[in-house]
Parts: sequence; C-alpha cells; structure tokens
Amino acid sequence: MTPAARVAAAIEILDMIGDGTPAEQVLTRWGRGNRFAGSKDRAAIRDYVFDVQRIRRSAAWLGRAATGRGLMIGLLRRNGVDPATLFTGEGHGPAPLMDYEEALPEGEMPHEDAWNLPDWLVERFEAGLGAQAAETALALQGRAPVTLRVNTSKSDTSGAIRMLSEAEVEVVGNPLSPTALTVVSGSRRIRNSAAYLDGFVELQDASSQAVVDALPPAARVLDYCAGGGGKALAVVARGAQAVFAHDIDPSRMRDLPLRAARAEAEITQLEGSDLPTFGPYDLVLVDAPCSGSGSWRRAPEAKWRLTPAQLENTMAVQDSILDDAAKLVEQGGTLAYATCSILPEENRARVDAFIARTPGWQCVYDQTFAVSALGDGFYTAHLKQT
Ligand SMILES: C[S@@+](CC[C@H](N)C(=O)[O-])C[C@H]1O[C@@H](n2cnc3c(N)ncnc32)[C@H](O)[C@@H]1O
Repeated sequence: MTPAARVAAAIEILDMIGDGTPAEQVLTRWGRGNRFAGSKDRAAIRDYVFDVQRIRRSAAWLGRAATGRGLMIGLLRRNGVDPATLFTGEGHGPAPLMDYEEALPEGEMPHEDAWNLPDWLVERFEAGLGAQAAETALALQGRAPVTLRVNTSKSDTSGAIRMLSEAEVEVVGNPLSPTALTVVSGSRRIRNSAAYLDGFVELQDASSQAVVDALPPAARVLDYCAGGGGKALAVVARGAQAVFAHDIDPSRMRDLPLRAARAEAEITQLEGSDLPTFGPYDLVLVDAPCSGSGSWRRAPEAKWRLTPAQLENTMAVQDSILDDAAKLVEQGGTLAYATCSILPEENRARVDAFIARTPGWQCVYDQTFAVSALGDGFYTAHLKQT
C-alpha cells in the first residue's frame, strides 16, 4: 500500500470506530476484508488508529472535524506532516484537502483539547493532581514503552540480554526495577524469541515490577486479584515459599498455567471458597481493578469511555476488596494495595477510607509512580495491623 492508501484505510477504520466499536475489533474486521494489506501496512494503519485515540481532541481541533478524515488531518499536523502531501487523491489516497481543511485553526488550542481528556476528567485531574495535572495528561498522549521482566529464577540480566539479542531484540536496563529491560527495537520479535518462549523473560511494565520489588519478604503470598498472574509470577521469582493466585473471574487466570510452566514457577490457583482454608497469608496483594488511568497509553479508548458513575462504582469495589482481603492476612502480615491508576481517589483516598473504617490498621509505606518514558502510572501502599 502507498503511504496515502494507509491514511485512507485509517480514515475508514476511524469512521467505523466512530460509533464506539472497540478499535481492536474494527481493525480485525478490516484486516479480514482487505487481505491485500501486508503486515507492515496493517501495523502502520494500527499505529495511526491508536495514535489518534491517544489525542482525539487535539486531532479533531487541528483537523477541524471529529470524523476519520478530520482526525487523520489533525494527527498528521500534530506529527509535523503537511496533510496536503498525502491527501492528493492519488495512489488510493484520500481526496485532496478542501479549503476549510487547508486553513489552520485560529488561536491557541483550548487546554481541554490539548490535554486530550473528556471535560469531567480534566476537572478531576486539576482537582486531584494539582501541579502534576498537565504533565500527567500530556504524558498519557505518547506510546507506552515495551518492557520485559527478567525471570531471575531462570536467568540473570546479562544472560537474558544475550538471548534477546540473538533474536534481534535490543533492550536497555530500566532504572525503575533491577529486573526491568526496556525494549529499544525488535519488539515484534519478542513473542517468537527463545528468551520469551522458554520463560527467561516476561512482558511486564516496569512500574508494575517496581510494585512487586517494594513488597516485604514473605513466605506465603496470596495474589488476591491475580488476573493474568503477572505479579504472582514476579513474586515467585523473588523466592516466596508458596504463592496462591485468586481472581473473582477465574477465566482471567486461564493463561497462568502456561505462563507458570514456561517460567518454571509454582502457583496454586484458589477459588473464593478455598481462600480461608489455605490462609492466613503473610502477604496479601490486592492489585485492584481500577480506571486504568496510569496505563491509558496502552488502552487509550478507555479514557474516553470512563464515566463518573463507573469510577464511583470502581472505588466501591476497591473498598469491598480491601475489606475482604484484610481478613485473610496473618497477624503481623502485610496487606498490599496497588492500582495502575494516577487518580488519588482510587489510591491514597481508598487506603485512608479503609483505615478510617477498620480500626487497628495503618499505612506503613506508599508510593506513586508517574506516567513516564520508563513505565505506567501506578500506586502502591502497604498496610499493617498495629
Ligand atoms: C488490575 S487486574 C489484575 C492484574 C494482575 N494482577 C497482573 O499483574 O497481571 C484486576 C483483577 O481483579 C479482578 N477482580 C475484580 N473484582 C474482584 C474481586 N472482588 N475479587 C477478586 N478479584 C477481583 C479482575 O477480574 C481483574 O482480573
């Protein structure tokens, strides 16, 4: 496909997404109906579509319309590309620019558009993040880094780097965690590399790794919201004696046996009714369901979909999970709370609310990780009984 034809395809896809259909679904459907598109074409189109999701408001402002066409004109302008060079009507490209599209918008972009958030979240960012609000909103507009975790039970960092370089995956150390490697090039080759397939490395964000690094040493650990088990696997690599994984939706853990086998990690999956039987636990990690605001670079549609009511509901779920998980902690043990959110109402506010309604608990540690070139936005806190 010509570069202009890729732009035309992205416009078509963005128009299909317009009604709220998930981008991934529309991209798959488009790929099936346009088999002539090669893998490089599809990757380039996909990048356009997801880049637009990260900056929808700016793109609509710069492109003068929130249509697929307007959004692509805006994205190109934001990337310093003159859209007229691709909107030529040639090579299956989009029709030439109309007069109103050619004229750049007047004045300064409103800050709500520049922040690329819905209005209500602009207010929440301002209220909750103060001086960091603008920086955080802007940081969420780039692409997320691809990061690996070295499985220290199978390899050291230099061994993992060597294996990855044999697969032409170039990495550098990441200061957020001694086990984290940021991928510099070759990220599309990771999943077929021996280092990945044989469990020497896992894909995991560096802040997520740092959350596990910060956990106190513990013999018996319960990952209460295990999901795919990324954190449970990292806990095993740190040398815990027994690691248990639970999730209210067991289907979220379906890949865990395969991942654990690859990593040579032993993890016992528990149903809710089994939790007290195997407990209490020295450490219960609550990696809570959240808005995901710290990882909106990876799932940019989520920031446009989230509603105030959903956020309230999520906070209520976080409260109830903390209440239930606290009952499973051994006397003297630790309840660790984590979210991949940068909204204080999901973070310290939940911890404070828990302490206020649960006598005897105190927060002994908490840390916020900003959205950065190194990793996602995260929060973690450790609670202990006095
Ligand atoms: C942020 S994800 C966990 C990610 C995972 N720890 C990882 O590192 O890959 C949150 C998980 O909490 C689960 N969850 C939601 N409500 C829950 C509840 N009441 N009890 C236990 N798990 C719950 C969700 O199904 C989801 O898989």
